Amino acid sequence: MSDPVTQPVTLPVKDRFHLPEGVIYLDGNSLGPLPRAVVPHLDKVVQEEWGQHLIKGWNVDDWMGQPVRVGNQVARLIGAPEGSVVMGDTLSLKVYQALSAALLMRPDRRVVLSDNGNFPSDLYIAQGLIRHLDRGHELRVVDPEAVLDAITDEIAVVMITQVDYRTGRMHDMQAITRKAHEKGAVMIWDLAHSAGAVPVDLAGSGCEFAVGCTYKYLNGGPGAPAFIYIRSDLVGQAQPALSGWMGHDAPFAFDLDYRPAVDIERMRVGTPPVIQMSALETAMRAWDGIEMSAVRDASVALSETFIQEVEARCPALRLISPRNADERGSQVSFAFEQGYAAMQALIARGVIGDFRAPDVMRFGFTPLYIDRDDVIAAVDILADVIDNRLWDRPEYHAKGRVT
Ligand SMILES: Cc1ncc(COP(=O)(O)O)c(C=O)c1O
Ligand SMILES: Nc1c(O)cccc1C(=O)C[C@H](N)C(=O)O
Repeated sequence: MSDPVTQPVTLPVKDRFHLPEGVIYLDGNSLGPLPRAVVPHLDKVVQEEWGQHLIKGWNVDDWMGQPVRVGNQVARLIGAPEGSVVMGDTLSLKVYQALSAALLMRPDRRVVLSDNGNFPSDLYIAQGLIRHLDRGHELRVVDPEAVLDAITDEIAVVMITQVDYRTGRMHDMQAITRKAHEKGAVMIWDLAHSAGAVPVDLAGSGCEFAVGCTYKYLNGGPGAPAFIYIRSDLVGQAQPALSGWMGHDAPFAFDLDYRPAVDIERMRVGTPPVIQMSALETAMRAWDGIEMSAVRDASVALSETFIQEVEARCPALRLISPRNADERGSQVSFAFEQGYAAMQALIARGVIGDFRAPDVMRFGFTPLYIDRDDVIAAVDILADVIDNRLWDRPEYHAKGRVT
């Protein structure tokens, strides 16, 4: 485990982000802040590319190449080779694509294995797909700690989100993938809470598929497109269930029959969201010169400092994230009975984290724009909220926020 005192806790890129005055933003694990360069770039995209170039933009501005081009930017941060990642759609759709293709690769097996720390949308997608297939598949959901033992030779697909959205608990990607392969299952990783948060070695893990979103740690903005990865040697075997024209081998041949692209572009579906994708493409420049190992060191140092300070100063809060940093992603969660109201009181004082039912206060540590001073200042405010029961005001108890 890293020593929080000696590790570097600041990366020299905070200036690349716009953060509102007076805000300490500890919610980049849900929605990343605005990278400054996005504003002038979107202005150019709208005024010049759309406004002046009109439909020529597909060629002169290479809007058509964006899903693969941006996929390559993401690939660098998740240990994936060039050409193995493509962008588009929402993460829920990417889960559908990966799971449907994976099930076709194991036609004789009927069980999809996941865990109850997974984000519900992934489980809902699996339930919907299984119902739709109507071929007797079962979604088996176990405790996160039980996943390894639950991988048996009945399992067709193991589908796991690496970092638990509530607790920050992180699965061992290498060990689970190895076991899945020993038992003949296909492995899908959801990297929603990993990409840009922790070093990921997709190619080294050997997993068949991975998916993830880009509005959290990759700062692509609300509704930013998701990504899907396919192991390079398997691209030709992955049959797209969402066989839209942009995934066709020759979209502009307008054939009446679908023929998937020979490469990762077969996981494209329809017209890409150019403006949102342009925001993401520019947001990814905030990673220029940054290595994930440095991000991880800083994230661990910040998280450890936060845990030490909160435990020393707010004993009413109970750590529910793993204490061992090696088993955590880049967020820290504490349980507190009045967590909802306490989070509202914190937000009112400029410290933005979030809350997950029934009592979880979540704090994300994103060292591209959060430093040690922010962490200490956030704990000062948190201690004030708890010590002085600042949460005990009717307006902080009124439920209504969706996030
Ligand atoms: C692990 C995971 N899967 C799926 C989703 C849903 O993603 P989307 O709303 O982009 O489909 C999220 C976040 O919202 C998530 O964290
Ligand atoms: N994607 C979100 C949205 O569209 C609205 C509100 C929140 C989100 C989230 O990303 C939630 C997030 N996956 C979580 O970890 O809880």
